[in-house]
Amino acid sequence: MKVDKESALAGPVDTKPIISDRKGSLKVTITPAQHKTLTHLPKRPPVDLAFTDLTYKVQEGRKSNVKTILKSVSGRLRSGELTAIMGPSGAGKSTLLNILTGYKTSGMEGSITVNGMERNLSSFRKLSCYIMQDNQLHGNLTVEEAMAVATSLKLPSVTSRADKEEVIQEILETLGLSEHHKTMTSNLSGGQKKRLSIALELVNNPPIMFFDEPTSGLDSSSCFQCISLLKTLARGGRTIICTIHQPSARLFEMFDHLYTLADGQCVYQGSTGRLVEWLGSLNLQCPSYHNPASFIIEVSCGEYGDNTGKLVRAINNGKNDIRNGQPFPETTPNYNNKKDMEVSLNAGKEWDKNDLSQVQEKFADVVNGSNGHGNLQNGILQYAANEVSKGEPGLVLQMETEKQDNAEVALLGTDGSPRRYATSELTQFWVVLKRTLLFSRRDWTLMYLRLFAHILVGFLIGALYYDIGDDGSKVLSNLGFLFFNMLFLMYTSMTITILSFPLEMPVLVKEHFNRWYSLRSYYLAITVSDIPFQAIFCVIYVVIVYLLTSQPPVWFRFAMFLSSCLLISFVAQSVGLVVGAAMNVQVCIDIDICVLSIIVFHRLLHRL
Ligand SMILES: Nc1ncnc2c1ncn2[C@@H]1O[C@H](COP(=O)(O)OP(=O)(O)OP(=O)(O)O)[C@@H](O)[C@H]1O
Repeated sequence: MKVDKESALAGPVDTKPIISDRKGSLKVTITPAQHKTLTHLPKRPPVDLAFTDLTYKVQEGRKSNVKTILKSVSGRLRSGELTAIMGPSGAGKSTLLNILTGYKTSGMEGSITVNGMERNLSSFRKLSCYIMQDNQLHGNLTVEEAMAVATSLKLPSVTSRADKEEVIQEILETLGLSEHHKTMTSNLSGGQKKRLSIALELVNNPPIMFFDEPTSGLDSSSCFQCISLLKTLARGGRTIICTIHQPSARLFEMFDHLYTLADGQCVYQGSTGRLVEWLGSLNLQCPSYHNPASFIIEVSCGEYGDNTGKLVRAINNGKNDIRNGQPFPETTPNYNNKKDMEVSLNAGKEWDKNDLSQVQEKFADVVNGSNGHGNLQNGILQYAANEVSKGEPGLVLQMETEKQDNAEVALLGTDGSPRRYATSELTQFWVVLKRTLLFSRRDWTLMYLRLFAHILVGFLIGALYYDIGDDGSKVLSNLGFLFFNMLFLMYTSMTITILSFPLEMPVLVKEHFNRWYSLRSYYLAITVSDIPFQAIFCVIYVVIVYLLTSQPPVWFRFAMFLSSCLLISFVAQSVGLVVGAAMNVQVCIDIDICVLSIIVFHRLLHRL
């Protein structure tokens, strides 16, 4: 496995106060904790994500009724930074996150770039992970087992077992879960579940991680731990983006970058530390001892008057970025024409990686010298030409090359291969099959119920059509028996999948979206895993009804009857999956009741 010894994940620094003397002077010693490092993760490029003039529209009701949720917002999310997307409820935070992750694609206009190149969604999804609000975990696995599944699916098959185990151990230790490695995920606390969700996705070291409300449902201490962890991940060079409602002042300070939305527009983009100063410069004074996070939300909600327009203009709907150590941008940029503005923005994308201020200083002279009207494009070109003519690879070219490399890696995917998934479909099938069989082994309740239903209905139908098989005058009864038989087998097979699959869907969506496995592998695995059970239940049922209804004791006839019953139940199971995937549990239950009503109705008709 390709490992990056330098991709260190610096752990949070623990401070340990030691009180030496209760009566006399208090002596406090602060002992920094050992820095935790993740040394076994695959090497990944840093990823900067930028979006320009992003608009998202949805159609409501009639065709003409179009609602604009995001209104031409722009922004830039850098590697090595922890970014918070904030805003009042309904401002469009989740929508923006869903678009940036690639979870929503239709109805979107504008451009999204990865390291300066147009985003290739398929490759981007290999580079990123999306951790949704409700921890979508399988409750029937231990922490260790869940991690083993993740490593088997997310690391290339060539990775040795020992390497995988080291990755698991290292991540669990770093995330403080090693003590709980034998605990069932359903028994973990909310904070531990959140950490496990992160641990599962960290396995392939995605350089860009999205979190939807990572602190929801956590107490203040767990919130702090969670954000500390995200900050630590960001410090390791990753781009960490999360939506958050209203963090406490303590949590707010931990974010490097803030992107605030109000009514689908950007009202602030920049470092959290400069928010109050920036708002002050726009005559919006944050009261002393007031949480800046609450203040910007209150301002966005209109509690201090209608300032949204002013803020949006000042920040140029996300095109301006308030960076530490840099002067505030002009509130109304005065570009010569649209092209100049685009060049200026693109220049910002390329230049302000780490030390933009230095670079800006360097070429400011050239810009002014070459074109008194501030045409940045000429300035940049001239600066680059000067650097090249000096015989040195200039900073521009160096950075371009570095970006280019990253962009190439971004296009190829995580491990430099253009493949969609880290493992082959056969491996995916095998891992998901083993996991599904483990679930069945852990929870026999459903199996017992299915067995009981097949035996009970077998005896009921047997009693209803008792001894009809040999009687030539009861051909119609035989026909009824066959029809009822088919309905029952269809009903039981469909019901199981219709009712259980919607519960599984959120985990499937998360895992498939995060490129753990293909839908084909998943479908094959869960279908194959149920075949033996369905076959056994079907055989038991068929033996009961065949004997009770006195069908001809000929092996060939029995085999034909059994085969058709097996086929009916397998087909019904697939239909159940389709219905379960397409509809929610409520609709599924309604469909189930409809099928049951048809059976009862048929019986009544038959009796009449
Ligand atoms: N498919 C849709 N059809 C109609 N309106 C939608 C759709 N999706 C989102 N919206 C609307 O877009 C707005 C933004 O929704 P979004 O979920 O992004 O808000 P949010 O900022 O995440 O809110 P919250 O903090 O309450 O979760 C809301 O007014 C919502 O009703």
